[in-house]
Amino acid sequence: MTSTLMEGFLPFEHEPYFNFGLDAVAGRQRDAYRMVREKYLGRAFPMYLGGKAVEGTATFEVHNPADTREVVWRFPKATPEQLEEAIGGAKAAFEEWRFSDPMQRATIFKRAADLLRARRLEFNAVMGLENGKNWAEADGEIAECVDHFEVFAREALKWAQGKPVYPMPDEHVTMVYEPIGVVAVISPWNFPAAIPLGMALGAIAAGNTVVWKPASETPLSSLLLVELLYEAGLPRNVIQFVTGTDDVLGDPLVDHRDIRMIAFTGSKEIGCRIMERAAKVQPGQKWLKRVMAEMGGKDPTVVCADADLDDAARGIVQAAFGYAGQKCSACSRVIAEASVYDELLDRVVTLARELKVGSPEENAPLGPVIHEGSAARIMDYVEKGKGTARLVLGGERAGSGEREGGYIAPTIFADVDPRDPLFQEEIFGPVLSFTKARDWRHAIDLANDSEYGLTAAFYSRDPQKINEARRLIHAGNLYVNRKCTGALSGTHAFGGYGMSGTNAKVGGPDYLFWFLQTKTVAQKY
Ligand SMILES: NC(=O)c1ccc[n+]([C@@H]2O[C@H](COP(=O)([O-])OP(=O)(O)OC[C@H]3O[C@@H](n4cnc5c(N)ncnc54)[C@H](O)[C@@H]3O)[C@@H](O)[C@H]2O)c1
Ligand SMILES: N[C@@H](CCC=O)C(=O)O
Repeated sequence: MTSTLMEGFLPFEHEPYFNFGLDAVAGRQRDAYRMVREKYLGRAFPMYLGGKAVEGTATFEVHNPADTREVVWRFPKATPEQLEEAIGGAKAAFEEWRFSDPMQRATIFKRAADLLRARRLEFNAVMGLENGKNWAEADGEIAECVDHFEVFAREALKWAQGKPVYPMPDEHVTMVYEPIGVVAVISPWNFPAAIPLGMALGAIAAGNTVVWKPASETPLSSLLLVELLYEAGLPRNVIQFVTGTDDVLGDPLVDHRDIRMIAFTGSKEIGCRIMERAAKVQPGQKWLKRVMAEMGGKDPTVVCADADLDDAARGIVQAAFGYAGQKCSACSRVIAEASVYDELLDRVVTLARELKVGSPEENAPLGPVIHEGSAARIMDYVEKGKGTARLVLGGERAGSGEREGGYIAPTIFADVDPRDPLFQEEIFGPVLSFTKARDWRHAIDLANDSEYGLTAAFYSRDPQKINEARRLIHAGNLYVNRKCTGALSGTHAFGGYGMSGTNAKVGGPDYLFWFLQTKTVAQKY
């Protein structure tokens, strides 16, 4: 039955991006910004508890990174009692949702995909105003959300079929997958739509319920998706949406005995903390908590002497400076063979120098980092780097007219020692390091000289070298002759090795297994 229904879907196709090079499309994006400013600016938004919109007595402000003096909207600060209500609501809703028809789940996701298609430019503008993505970066993420809806619709049906086992002559044996309970979804600000959506859809597609806690820098990108799911027919209790401060929604949410699983994406520091705290069995807790923790990266691009250097330079610049380097997948280390090192460095510097710094709302190629705290942390790396490596570009704050924001010039250091923090630590900003390798094998060793293992790119035309790279590079996502950012849901299952996390592989064919438990039923004939 289910497989027939699945066959009823049209073949999956990735959502195409908007072409903002066309005046008409660019005009529509500008209109969407105007509309979002008129419709949302200055508003106080609610949380959703027990299916009801709840205003907070205390609220916090969300600032526009392009000019941090501008408060774009406000959200409630949940109280401990409201967190309790959210978890209780999700627990109660699980008793019904766990038995919901997978086809119902798939249908809701398909409807949500259509609703989102019609509002993509609006969602792009909301994201631009709260996390500083330019048009193309925001569009890439919202298109990924449409893909997630389509992919998870299919995954819900696929996993509902169970799996065949080897038969017995005198028993009927089945193996089926069942949901596990209440999943806490905790997400970062840099992908405020696609990342929490991926985790939440994984949970819901499997029949679980969700307490969704967005990053406080970017709650509206998340809230609009929750409301879209409600509009598509999701019973409102299935997602509880809570906003507020980490003292109320961090440890207390993770520690709560009624939470069955924590699906987290964010920093290594918080991911490790969650892993440790979730290991403790709380009084009255009847399971071992499951933790998905997808964390940071220090992603290398290896360039061999035989590579197409123009192609490599373009890929490096896009992956290092797209969204000001604030992606877990961003290229932050280039490791090039000595014979092409200087030439590649020249080409990368030339391209990076052309990047105009400015406002994401006006679609500048290089926007601000998320806030002043982040800018100060990044500049600390840069100042220290000036004493340990050769600065070849940038190395300073950049102006953007009258605006006040975390604008930083694209920065490149050459001759970075592998023991340098520039080479080892996640900086999460527009800062790129170049390191020279003796030969391509040495370059692979250097690429692997990291506690992280999220993405990597490898440029060569030689099939033997490519083969070795495929075998040896320690990364969850290895890209050959292309940039190391831009995984597509359904195709590039995403998640890293080592301290990049639990390798959950969102958007991949095994992802739903994270949210399920397996039941074998053997019935004697
Ligand atoms: N591997 C991936 O797929 C991936 C994707 C995007 C971002 N990231 C990583 O995320 C980081 C940037 O995001 P960030 O600054 O928002 O990360 P962060 O770890 O500071 O925060 C992430 C989330 O955790 C919450 N949080 C804070 N303290 C908590 C606690 N004690 N318990 C539970 N939750 C708590 C925050 O409020 C936020 O919602 C980078 O390291 C980046 O590499 C990883
Ligand atoms: N999935 C995104 C990265 C998300 C992390 O920040 C990419 O593939 O570039």
